[in-house]
Formats: sequence, structure tokens, C-alpha cells
Amino acid sequence: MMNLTKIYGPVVYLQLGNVPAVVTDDPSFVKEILKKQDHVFASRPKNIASEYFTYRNKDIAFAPYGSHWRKMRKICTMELLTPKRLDYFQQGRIEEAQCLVRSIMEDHKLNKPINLRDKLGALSSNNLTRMLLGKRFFGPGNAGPEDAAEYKKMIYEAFSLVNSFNMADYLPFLRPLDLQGHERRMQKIMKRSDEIYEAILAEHRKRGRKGLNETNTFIDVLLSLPGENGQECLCDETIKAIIGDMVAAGTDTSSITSEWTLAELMQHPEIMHKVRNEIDGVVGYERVVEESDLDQFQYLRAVLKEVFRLHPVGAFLIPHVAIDDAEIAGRYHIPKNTRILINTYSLGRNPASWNRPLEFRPDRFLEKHVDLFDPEYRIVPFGAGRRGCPGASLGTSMVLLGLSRLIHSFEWSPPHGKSVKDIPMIQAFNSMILDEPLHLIATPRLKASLY
Ligand code: HEM
Repeated sequence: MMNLTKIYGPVVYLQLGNVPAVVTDDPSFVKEILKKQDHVFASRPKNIASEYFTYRNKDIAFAPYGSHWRKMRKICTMELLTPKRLDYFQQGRIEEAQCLVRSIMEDHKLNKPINLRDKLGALSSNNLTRMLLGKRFFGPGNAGPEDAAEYKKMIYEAFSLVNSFNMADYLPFLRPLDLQGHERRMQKIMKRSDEIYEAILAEHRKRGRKGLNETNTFIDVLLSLPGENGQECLCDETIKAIIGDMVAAGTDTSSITSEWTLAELMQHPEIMHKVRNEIDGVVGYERVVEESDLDQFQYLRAVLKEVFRLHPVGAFLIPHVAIDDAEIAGRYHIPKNTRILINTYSLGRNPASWNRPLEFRPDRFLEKHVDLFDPEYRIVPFGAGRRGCPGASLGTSMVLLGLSRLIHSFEWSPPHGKSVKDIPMIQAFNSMILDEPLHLIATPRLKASLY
């Protein structure tokens, strides 16, 4: 599917079983869909995975366009991801970055290669669950190693099921057969994650309501807000769906991006050197990186854009759906209910937009400024418009803080007996993650008291 536009042109119409779909990787069409006619393409398709994981679309990311989505999106931006609340939880993110560095030091003392997928996964999970639930899942003071491993596996599996192709979504008569076994896996994950969220809800209810302010975790805020249609509170399923959305939307996205960044930097030592020089120049050697330093890391930000261009978190944005008949570029008729698949993978590699597109060259973003929300839609790492990612600023800060701490605190090298050429720079089948978890050796480079 990723190569269709190369063969047939910038807009391809497909009939996927019962479902009409349009695939595009052309910036001008993407602009038309996400900006000029954003209101027409702002809905989401129903599919089996979202039915399970979002309590029948009670969340934000998969909710169809309408009053429920509008209300939840408003809660998300006006009550949860507010600058004040994100500022308040900054201390937690700093502590998590320090825990990451310490746990790498422990592995270093044992002479162990570092499994960066595990470390970065723990970092983003803890960052999110501290803010959402007031709870860490990994490391000291956590929910217990077994709970953590189970929770991590669940998030990972749910994320991959949502992103994978399920035949029964397109040929509904196949659904009772569950030929790919997806639905059985979904039922199992959902049952267990529901038990976990029920227990967390009960625990927070028991503590009672406190005054609403920026120090509240997201779950406490959600428990305090009035519900829909004059209800006193939001219903439990809605709260669980929103929390599940944020965990799924914020965890793997951040850790996948950070893992690719380190893998690319290992392949390009001269770029790693420039990034480290930049961080050293701002921070020096007497303290560790703080969030307030991140604005000054212009080169690291260019590196991150280059990673988003070549390795977006999904090959496609979450599908959009036309809520009405539409016409794009004055010549393509798009019938109501058509699914719109924006191919971010080939958008970032489109030779019409990018010079030598397959080369990893962050400097291109310094020679010519391109924003993460690019007005020309040559990259759309966070989507755009009404359905654009509301966690973009938090996600960017989490990734930049984790990476800059790792690069400032350690020299990195391939495991003993291997070279950078042995790091397989290929993505997994059916997903955008590195095919194999990145393992590296860490050597501390700052004075001992900073670890
Ligand atoms: C590096 C980190 C992240 C990346 C790359 C990313 C990327 C994306 C993308 C591509 C979309 C789909 C946009 C579209 O369909 O047009 C999205 C949607 C969304 N993201 Fe993120 N995201 C990140 C972090 C986060 C975080 C930290 C949160 C919240 C805690 C979050 C919450 C959401 C939500 C709720 C949606 C659905 C919006 C809607 O449908 O109205 N994301 N994100």
C-alpha cells in the first residue's frame, strides 16, 4: 500500500472490500485535506480495534466527528494538557530522566549492553502514567516488576493491533471467523486493561475529591468534571477510554522516535558529534540538562525533524473519513464516507519535496526552515488541523529531554565485537519501529556526582 502512489500518481482511489479509500502522499492534497477542507475530512472510521480499545469510541482519537469528540477534545486541551499542568509535572519528567540515566549507570557497572528500547519505553511510560495516574510503572517506587512488564506488553500489543491491517474491517462477513486471531487478542488485552483501570479508578475515588488545580493528575481531573447531557460526572467508560488514548498515543510514539534517533546518530558519528557539542555548549559539564535548555538545542531539533521525516511513528496518519461528498484540487470527487489514508512515510521521502530524500541530513532543516507543523505539509509528524495531535508539545519535550540527557551523560558505542554497520537499520514488518531493539554500550562522560 505504501508504494501505490509511486505507481499510480498522487491520489489513488481504492475499494478495500466494502470500504472506499483514498491514499495520498502529495503535500498539496494533504494540505487540502488537513487544512482547506479540514471540516469535511475530520471524522474517523469505525474499526474493530477502536471498538475494543476505546469502549466503542468514547475516547478522542477514534471518536467520530461530533459532539462527543468536540467535548473530549476540549477537555483534553483546556483541562488536561494545559501549559500550567504541563509545567507542574515538569519536575516529574526531570526525575524520570534522572532515573533513566541511573538505571543505565547500573547496567554500565555490570558491563551490560543497554537495551534502549526497554529503557526508553520505561521513560515514556512513567512520564505519562505519573501525569495521568500519579503512578510509576517501572523502576524504584513502582507498581511492581510483574505489573510493569504486563502493562508494557499490553500497550505495545494494543498499539500494534490498532496499526495493523485487519481483514474483517473491510470484509465484515469474515468477522465471526477471526481468521487473523486479532479479535481474540483484543478481547484478552481489553479484559486485563479494564481490570487495571477499574482498580485505579476505585483507588482515586477512595481518596476523595480535592480542589481542582494544576497539581491534579489527569484521572482526578476527569473524575471531577461534569458529564455529557447534564450528567453529574463523566461515565467510567469515557474516563478509561481517554486515559487509554493518552497512554497509547503518548508512550510508544515518544520511545519509537527516540530509539530511531539514537540509531541514526550511531550511523552518523559526525552528526552525533555536532549534537553533543551543541548540548555541551549550552549545559557545560557541571550540571545536567533541564527542560529550560531545550529551546537552545536548534541542531538537535533539526535532527528530530529529520527522524520524523524518515521514520514517522506510523506509515499513515490515523485514518480520516469524509463526512460529506467533496472535491479536492477541483478534479477529484471524494464520496461521503471515503476513508482518507495520508501516507506520511512516503510524504517524507517524496523527491518532489526533498533533495536526496533517502539521505539522513538534518542540516536541510537549518538551510531551509520547516516547522513541525509545516504550512506546506511536506512533513506531518503530528497530523494537523482539527484532528492534529494535542500532545505535540509534550511529546517533543519528552523526546528532546530524554535524548539530550542520554547524549550529554554518556558516550555510546556498539556492543563489544560489533560495529555500527551491524545495527540493522530496517523497520519491522507491519510497523514503523526498528526491527530489532537497539543495544549499545554506555560510557559515562560527566563527573560521578551528576549520575
Ligand atoms: C512524539 C510524540 C507524538 C507523536 C509523533 C504523535 C503523533 C500523532 C499523530 C500523527 C496523530 C494523528 C493526527 C491525525 O490523524 O491527523 C496524533 C493524534 C493524537 N495524539 Fe499524538 N503524538 C505524540 C505524542 C502524544 C502525546 C504525549 C499525547 C497525549 C498525552 C498525544 C495525544 C494524541 C491524541 C489524543 C490524538 C488524537 C487527536 C484527535 O483525533 O482529535 N500524542 N498524534
